[in-house]
Amino acid sequence: MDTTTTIAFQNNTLDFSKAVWHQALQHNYPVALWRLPHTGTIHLMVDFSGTATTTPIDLEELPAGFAFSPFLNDNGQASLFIRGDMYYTITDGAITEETLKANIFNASRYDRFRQQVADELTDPESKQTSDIKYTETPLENVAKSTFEGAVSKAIEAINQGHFRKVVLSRTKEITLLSNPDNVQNFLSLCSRYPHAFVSLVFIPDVGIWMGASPETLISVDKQGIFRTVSLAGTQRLVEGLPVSQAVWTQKEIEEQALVSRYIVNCFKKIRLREYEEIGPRTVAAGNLMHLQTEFTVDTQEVNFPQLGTVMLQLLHPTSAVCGTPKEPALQFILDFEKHDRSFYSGFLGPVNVNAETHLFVNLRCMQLSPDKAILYAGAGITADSDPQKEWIETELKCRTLLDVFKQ
Ligand SMILES: C=C(O[C@H]1C=CC=C(C(=O)O)[C@@H]1O)C(=O)O
Repeated sequence: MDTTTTIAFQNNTLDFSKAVWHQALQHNYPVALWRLPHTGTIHLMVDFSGTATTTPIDLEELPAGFAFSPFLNDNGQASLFIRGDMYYTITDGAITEETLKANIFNASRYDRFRQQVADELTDPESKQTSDIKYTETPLENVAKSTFEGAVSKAIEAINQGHFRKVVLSRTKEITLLSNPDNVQNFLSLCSRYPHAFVSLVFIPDVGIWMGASPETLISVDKQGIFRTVSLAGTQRLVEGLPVSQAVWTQKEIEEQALVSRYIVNCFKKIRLREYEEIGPRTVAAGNLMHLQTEFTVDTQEVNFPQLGTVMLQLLHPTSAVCGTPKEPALQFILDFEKHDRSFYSGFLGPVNVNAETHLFVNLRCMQLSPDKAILYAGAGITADSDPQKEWIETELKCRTLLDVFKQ
C-alpha cells in the first residue's frame, strides 16, 4: 500500500492547484492535473527529474505515473511518462499527499518545491488572474474548405473500396487576449463535464495541453477489471431531452459498429472470448451525445494480468480516431491532413496509481500558449458522410472546450 499523509495546507482547491502548477512551470518540471469521470477528486502529479521519459507503456513494468502519448506512436515507443515523484489528491477541499511506492525522487528538489508551494500560498501577490477573452483568427474559411475537400476525397476513396471509414481532423486556432488561467479553466471543465476525463498537462519541450475526453481507451481497476469502449456517432445534446430518447441515423449506427468490430477483432487476435459487451447506448459527452458500447473482462478470472498492456498495443489507434481497415485509413490521414495531430487522438492518463490505470483517448483537447490555443477535433467519415455536416460536427466538438472561455 502506498503511504498517505493529510497535509497542513488548508487552502482551497483552486489556490493549492494553482500553486503546484505554477511552481512546476517555474522549475520546468513535468506536471499533470486530472479528474476521473464521475468522481470529485482532483489529482496532481509532479516529476522532479525535469523531463518526461520516453517509454513504452508497459503496465507490468512502470512505476506510478502519468502517460502522455502522441497519435503517431510506432510500436508504442513514443509515449511520454511523468513519474509520480510528488502526488496530491484534493477531495472536497481536503488536500492529501500520497507517497507512491517504488518511486525514487530527488529529496532536495522535493523539499524545496514543497516549501515554495507553501510560500506561494501565503503570498497573495503570486496569484494569477482568471480573466480570459478570445477572438478567432481569420484562418477559419481556409480550414473549412481544406477539411471539406479532404472529406470529399475520403468519400471517393471509400466508394472506390480503399477503406470503409476514416477519421479526419482539423485544428481551430484561437487568439487569447490575456494569459489564460489554465488551472481555473481546468477546474471549470471539471465542474461543467462530470462525465469526462479532464486533464491539464505540462511537459517541457511539449507545452501545455488541456482536455475533457469522453473516451476510455483502456482501464484496469484494483479488482483487475479491464474496460474499454467503442465510441462514435455524434449529435448535439438537447437540453431537457433524456439521452435515452436520442434517435440515430443508419450512418451513425454503422460508424459506431465499425469501432465495436475493431475492438472485437483485437480480442480475437489474442483468442479472448470471455468479454462482456454492453450497448450500444447513448451517452452524454459535454454539449454532445455519442453511441457507446462497453467491453469488460475480469482479468483474474481469465488469468490474464497483462491484458491492459496487450490491448493498449492492439487498440491504439482505434477506428474512433483513425479508421478501418487501420493501415489504409492511417495512410489517408497522413496524405490528406495538413496539420500534425501531435498529441490529439493519442492517449493519456494515470498509470499504476494506487494499483489502477485509466488511459483515455486525447479528444476535445487543446494545446495552449500564453497568447493562443490550438483546438483539435475530428469526425468519422463513411460512404454516407456529408462534408458540410462533418465540418459542423467538428465545430460542435470544439465548443466543448471553447465554452469554458466564455464564462
Ligand atoms: C475524433 C473525435 O471523436 C471521436 C469520438 C466520438 C465520436 C466521433 C465521431 O462521431 O466522429 C469520433 O469518432 C474527436 O472528438 O475529435
